[in-house]
Amino acid sequence: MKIIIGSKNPAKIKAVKSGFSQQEAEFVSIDVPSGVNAQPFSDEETIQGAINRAVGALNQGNGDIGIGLEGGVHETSHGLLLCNWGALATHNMEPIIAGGARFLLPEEVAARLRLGEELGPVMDDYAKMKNVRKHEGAVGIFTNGMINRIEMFTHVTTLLTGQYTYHQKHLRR
Ligand SMILES: O=P(O)(O)OP(=O)(O)OP(=O)(O)OC[C@H]1O[C@@H](n2cnc3c(O)ncnc32)[C@H](O)[C@@H]1O
Ligand SMILES: [Mg+2]
Repeated sequence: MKIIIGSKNPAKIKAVKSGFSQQEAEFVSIDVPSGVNAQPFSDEETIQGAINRAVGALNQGNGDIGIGLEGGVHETSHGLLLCNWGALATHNMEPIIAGGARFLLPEEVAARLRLGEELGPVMDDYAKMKNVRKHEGAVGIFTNGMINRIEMFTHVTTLLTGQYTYHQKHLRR
């Protein structure tokens, strides 16, 4: 089985590899466009980014499964939520989607995103670190290291592979 990951971000690549650790698989990672804003601003847009990456990866990488993982934010009456979505695409079914961690961003960070900045550089600035998005992620910073971006996206990938195997067993037509 050849699995194409639609990103070169090492946190996402590690997450997909550990999410598929039960299967015998070959992994290829390619940078595919998300087709949405660099900073998606709703669940809907973040989901669409994940799907576009999964389908793009599957087609460009000539594989059996394409995986897209996308980080975004979602405005609520409580404040700005960080949201995370994943999609799994194959050649013979509609993409499967699954969501990951959601939590409120501090107002100081949220305000900068509303003014048009991207979370990646804002997090580096806020945490006084480099490449937060490739390592612990915002989730790692704001959970005091209890859950990092790799673990969070591993959970999303496992939700995808679990639904995929269920689909293969019960829903395949
Ligand atoms: O190379 P790609 O795959 O694009 O990886 P990315 O880190 O840019 O991740 P996304 O495009 O999925 O995320 C959209 C934006 O939100 C940022 N972002 C999302 N989740 C984050 C996190 O947990 N920590 C830091 N930045 C995050 C990210 O850097 C982008 O600016
Ligand atoms: Mg990005």
